[in-house]
This record gives sequence, C-alpha cells and structure tokens, in this order.
Amino acid sequence: MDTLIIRIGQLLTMEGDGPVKGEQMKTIPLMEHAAIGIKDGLVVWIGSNEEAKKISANHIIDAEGKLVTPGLVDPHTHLVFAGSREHELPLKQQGVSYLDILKQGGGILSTVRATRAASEKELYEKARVHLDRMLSYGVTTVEAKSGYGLDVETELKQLRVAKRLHETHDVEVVSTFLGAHAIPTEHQDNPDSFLQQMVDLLDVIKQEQLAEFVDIFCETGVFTVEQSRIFLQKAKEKGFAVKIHADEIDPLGGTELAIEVGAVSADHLVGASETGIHQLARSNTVAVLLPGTSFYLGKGKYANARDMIDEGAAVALATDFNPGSSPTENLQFIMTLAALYLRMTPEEIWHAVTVNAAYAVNRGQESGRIMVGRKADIVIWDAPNYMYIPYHYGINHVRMVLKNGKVVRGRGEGDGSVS
Ligand SMILES: N=CN[C@@H](CCC(=O)O)C(=O)O
Ligand SMILES: [Zn+2]
Repeated sequence: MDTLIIRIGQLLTMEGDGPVKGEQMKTIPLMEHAAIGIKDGLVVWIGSNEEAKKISANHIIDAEGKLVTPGLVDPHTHLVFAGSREHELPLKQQGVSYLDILKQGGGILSTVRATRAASEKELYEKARVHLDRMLSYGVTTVEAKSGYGLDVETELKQLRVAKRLHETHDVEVVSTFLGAHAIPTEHQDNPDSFLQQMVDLLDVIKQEQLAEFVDIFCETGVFTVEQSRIFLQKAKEKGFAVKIHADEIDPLGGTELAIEVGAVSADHLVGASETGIHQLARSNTVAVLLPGTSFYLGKGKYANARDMIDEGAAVALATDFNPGSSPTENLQFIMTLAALYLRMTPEEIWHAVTVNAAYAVNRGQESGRIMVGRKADIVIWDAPNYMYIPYHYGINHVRMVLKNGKVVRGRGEGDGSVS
C-alpha cells in the first residue's frame, strides 16, 4: 500500500451508483472507525480501523477520529477573468439591479473589457490563485467557464488558460465554453450574428480540445429561450455536452429548455416554474443551485430546492465563483447557505457537493465517491462529523486534501488552510 489513512472517525463514502435523486439524498452512506488504503493514486481498500492494523504502508496518515469525505466538486464557476468589481457594491446598495448594471455597460461587460486587455499569462496567474484557494477549501474538481471574452481571440485565450490550469494544477479543471454569456457592445444591435460567430468557433474548440461543455446565459436582456435553443442544438450537433444558465433572475422557461435539449445540468433555477421543476425531477438533468449568488444579489429570493428534491430531482451545489454576482471560492460557505436558505438537510447538502456535483460535470464515474477502484480524491476535515461543516460557518475546516492519492494540502499550507 502506498498510503493508509487510519483512525477515521466518520467516513462518508457516498457509495452507490448513478446520481442521487430526491428521497435518496436523505440517506448518507457512511462508516465509523474506518480506514482507507491507497495505491497508484486509487482507493484500493476500505475497511475498519482494526483491520488496518494488519496492513503495512509507506505512508500513514492519522485522521485522529475526524471526518473524512470525497474531495468536493464545484460544478459551476467563472474561474478565468481579469479585474474585479468592488465598485459595483455601492450601486447595489443604491438599488441598481444586476441587469441594469449590465444594461449600462457594466457588470459582465466591464469584466470583458479587463479580460480582453489582459495577457494569457496574467489570466493564468490570477486564476491559479483562485484555484489554489478553492483547493484549500477542499475542492478537487472544478468546472470553469469562459465568457469574458465575447470575441474569438479572448474566448480562446480564456479556454487555453483553463486547459493549462488543468494540465499544471492539482485540481482537475473541466472546461465550458460560455461565449454566449452576454451581448458584447459592438454587437448590441445584432445578437444573432454574434451568436453565429460563437457557433463558428466551435470547430476550433473541438479540434484543440478546449472545452467539453457549451453553456448560454438565457435571461431578459441577454439571450432568449429561442436563441438559446438554436445555439445549444448547434453545440450538440458538434458533439458538445450542454449546460444552461436558466431562470436565474426572470422566469423565462430556461429550466424546461434544459430538459428539452437534454442538458447535463440546468443552473441557477431561482425562477424555475412548477412545470419546470416537475420535468426536472423526471429527467437526467442535474439541478445546479447557486445560493451564493442569491445571497450576494441580495434580493432574498432563493431556488426552490425543497420542491426539486421532494419531487425527485438530483440537486448539486456550486459557488458560481465570479467577479460580479458571487465573488467567493468557499464552497463550505455555500453549504451553510444551502442549509439556511434552501432548507436542505446536511445529508442532501453532502450529496450535492460530491456525487451529484460530479454528475453535473460528467465525472460521476470517477469523482464524488470514495470507492475501491476510484481516484483517491479525499478531504480530511477538522470536524467531528458531517453535520458540523454547514453548521460552523465562514471558516475553513479543511485539514488535509489528497488528489489522486497525493497530499496536496496539509496543515498550515497554502491560502485559507487551518494551522
Ligand atoms: N449570470 C450570469 N453569469 C454569472 C455572473 C457573471 C458576472 O456577473 O460576471 C452568474 O452565473 O451569476
Ligand atoms: Zn454562472
């Protein structure tokens, strides 16, 4: 054995098969007084701490009776961008809405200007810092969207940065092309020709393997349901899996569209209709909820997670890390928001940041569960049990992170870790 993790107080294996839907999210697969054996980056043995005493290993990690879980998966982030938007905070306080700031050429469009002006190296260095911080909070797989270029050159620049991060960083980065994130100033009068330009980019993205997913912001003043339908169908024809920013602010019917086009995930869903929720529960589309965004937009309106779960949907949670509507890398804080404002139980929350989040980025067969034969993506927490993480909020509970069996964060190491 390369590594043995011993004296695990509570081990959330999340063992099972497929995404976890509805009622099933209430039961959490766990073991007490457990140990894990790792070889060649994979989990090769799971058993009791007693049995582990008979096994020898090159490296022993003592969990000292604490909680151990799969590495967290953050399935919705806007990781690569330049600049920041703290100047929007006073506008928000004065009651200027998110969509009004965008209409005035601010918001996403202000990040677009900064991102166009930045070099690939600058974007890489900045995103690496954000990714380091996500890792320090226990995230071992992250989805990263483009969408702050909105022109051929800058979209490709962002996607190349995401690819390089995936190749060089300990965190696995799953890339999404979000060229349809807003209508750039120079195309304000002709969104369809802009969308066609983004469609024309899909072949290059495919050839260079720059993204697995294609996404669109379906919202009032951005792209309509009809434009989104056509765009996503074209992406599917080119062999991409699709996602949608659906019903974030206004209830346009993006949730229903996600089901119609077979999206892997439908994200936000704050304004999802009853019909949309009903369809979602009967589909294979994962609902990715982003309570950090609702919190930060400050309108007091959150996605209806209860109905989604009670009707049978698979729900995941993400930070939506971005410079405007959710500037945080802290998925642990999102777990607290989910408990308080989405009224999700701790058991549902853990499914939502592990196995279901992995399915939301087509990594369900590899990540999100601790099982023999799977990658050893593991977090050791400074917490006595799984309920403790959403409860004690605003701080980082991570003690150690293993990615592919290697210790990549430990006590006192890196930004945000505990000492
Ligand atoms: N709503 C669209 N996109 C992001 C926000 C991006 C931004 O404001 O820069 C979101 O998911 O919330
Ligand atoms: Zn987003």
